[in-house]
Amino acid sequence: MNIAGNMTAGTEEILTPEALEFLYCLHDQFNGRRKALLENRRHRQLRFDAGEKPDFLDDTKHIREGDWTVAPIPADLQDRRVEITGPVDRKMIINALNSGAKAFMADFEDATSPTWSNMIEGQVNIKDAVRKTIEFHQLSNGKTYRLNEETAVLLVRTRGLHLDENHVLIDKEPMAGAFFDFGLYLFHNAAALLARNTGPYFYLPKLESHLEARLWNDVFVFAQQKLGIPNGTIKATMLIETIPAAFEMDEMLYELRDHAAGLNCGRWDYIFSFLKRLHKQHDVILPERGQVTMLAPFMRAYTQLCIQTCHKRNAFAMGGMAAQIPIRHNPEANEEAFRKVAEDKRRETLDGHDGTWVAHPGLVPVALAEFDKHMPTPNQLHRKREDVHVTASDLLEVPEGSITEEGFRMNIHVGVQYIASWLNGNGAVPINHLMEDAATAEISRSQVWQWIRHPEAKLIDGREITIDLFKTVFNEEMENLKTLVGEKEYRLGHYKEAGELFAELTLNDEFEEFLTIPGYGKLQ
Ligand SMILES: CC(=O)SCCNC(=O)CCNC(=O)[C@H](O)C(C)(C)COP(=O)(O)OP(=O)(O)OC[C@H]1O[C@@H](n2cnc3c(N)ncnc32)[C@H](O)[C@@H]1OP(=O)(O)O
Ligand SMILES: O=CC(=O)O
Ligand SMILES: [Mg+2]
Repeated sequence: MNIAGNMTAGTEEILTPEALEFLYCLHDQFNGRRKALLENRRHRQLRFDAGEKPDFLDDTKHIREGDWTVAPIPADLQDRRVEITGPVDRKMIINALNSGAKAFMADFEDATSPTWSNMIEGQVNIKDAVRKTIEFHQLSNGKTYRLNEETAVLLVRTRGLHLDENHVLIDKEPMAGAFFDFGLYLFHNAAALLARNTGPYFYLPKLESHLEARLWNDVFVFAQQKLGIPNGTIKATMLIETIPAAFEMDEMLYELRDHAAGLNCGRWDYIFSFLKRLHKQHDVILPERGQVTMLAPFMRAYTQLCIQTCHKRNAFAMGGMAAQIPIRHNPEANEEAFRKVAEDKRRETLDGHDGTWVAHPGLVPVALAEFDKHMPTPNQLHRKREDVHVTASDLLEVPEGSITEEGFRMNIHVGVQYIASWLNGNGAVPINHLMEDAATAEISRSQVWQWIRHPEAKLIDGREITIDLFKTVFNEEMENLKTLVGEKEYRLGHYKEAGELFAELTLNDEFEEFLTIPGYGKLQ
């Protein structure tokens, strides 16, 4: 085992010989299966490229129709009405745990750029958070941050199965980022969590099939056995944020039934996955990003099916993230942003979701108000939503809408800006008063890729969206960014590299699976 990352602060505390041995075992047992499952994704993509549409599986019909439920879910996860999410930054962890939300998802994924120091410091930070010793002193305002007496329940989201951790090589092969994040959090904290009457709770991102859920279940069983903790102690909430997963929700819960705490509607990656998996299909052109809302029929179909599926199995159906964040110094715009968040949360609670996500502490009261008003019980498992009837074609219904030049420009502008921030080690940023993270940036770059290739995609004024138009607008937007941030920040802030990556992703005829894969090569 070779640690190629430098000995950043906290490395010795986290990468102890015992922890490394545990990581080694996880890799040894499961990396081959992980790689085979990633290969399955590639094969399935070839079928989608040939025109196949996702559909419910024939050979798992008995599971969808069977009468089973997930194992009981622990007391401290029964009421998850508002969960705050955020990167594994020290101050933000403290602020999130103190925010008044019921739970906090510490995110090694969409909201975090996977630099080695972010990954190691993140582990140190959550370890201190579990033990309630976490503190942060901010020099700029002289403020010391500490945890309140009462804090949110901690959940950890690992990286997706597709990302390697290049700083840990085992037999010259990088280990999976997902197993690195999972293994270290579990190894260092399982006992401390159980001693505090909580448990090792995870969010699992970007899963595409029940076989991937089965892999995680086997990882959990193995890890619990190795650490001597009872089977079923780990609880995981799987994100339904890929289009193939929407067709396997029952099966995924079934595979993980001893460890499942629910499903979450990860709307941003879901839209990205819809674009990605069906990128060759000419009848699947989405309107510009701002028009693909939760009210689009295909998004309604997916969230309602998720609620129905979860409640049938006694698992929680979590809502997703509204992109609006507080807008300081502009009360009117702030009020409008809060109104949109409240509306989103009201729809979720009325539909039957058991809780939701917010991106900012300022939004906790907004979401709480809606859930408190419309959900007097800790959750809505009793609402079985037997009235919901969702078919495969409902899940695949392409929404109506248009593409404006502004929307086209915005995708380029926001995409490049986000990638620059990510290359600087910051995975969640406010742009134009909206939260941007890896999932939203993926939508931006995918839309541009698709529009310049499909003659069916036209600007609302009738112009074709050609490669030449992209090149012109791209150059203009790079100049606009230079003006916006200034020459120095443009140079030091990785804007040029971000632009190069965006253009590379767009102009490459092969649709890149994730922007973070080539991006990771540039992070070192
Ligand atoms: C698609 C998905 O996967 S969604 C889930 C993943 N995405 C996320 O988790 C995004 C989380 N949100 C964030 O990272 C941030 O809120 C951003 C980047 C969107 C906005 O950040 P900023 O503009 O810096 O926020 P702002 O300046 O208003 O912050 C005010 C205070 O709130 C804190 N804060 C903001 N967001 C969070 C958060 N999510 N968790 C904890 N604290 C937060 C800041 O640390 C700051 O604290 P301070 O006053 O003590 O200094
Ligand atoms: O992870 C959440 C999403 O919306 O993507
Ligand atoms: Mg996501």
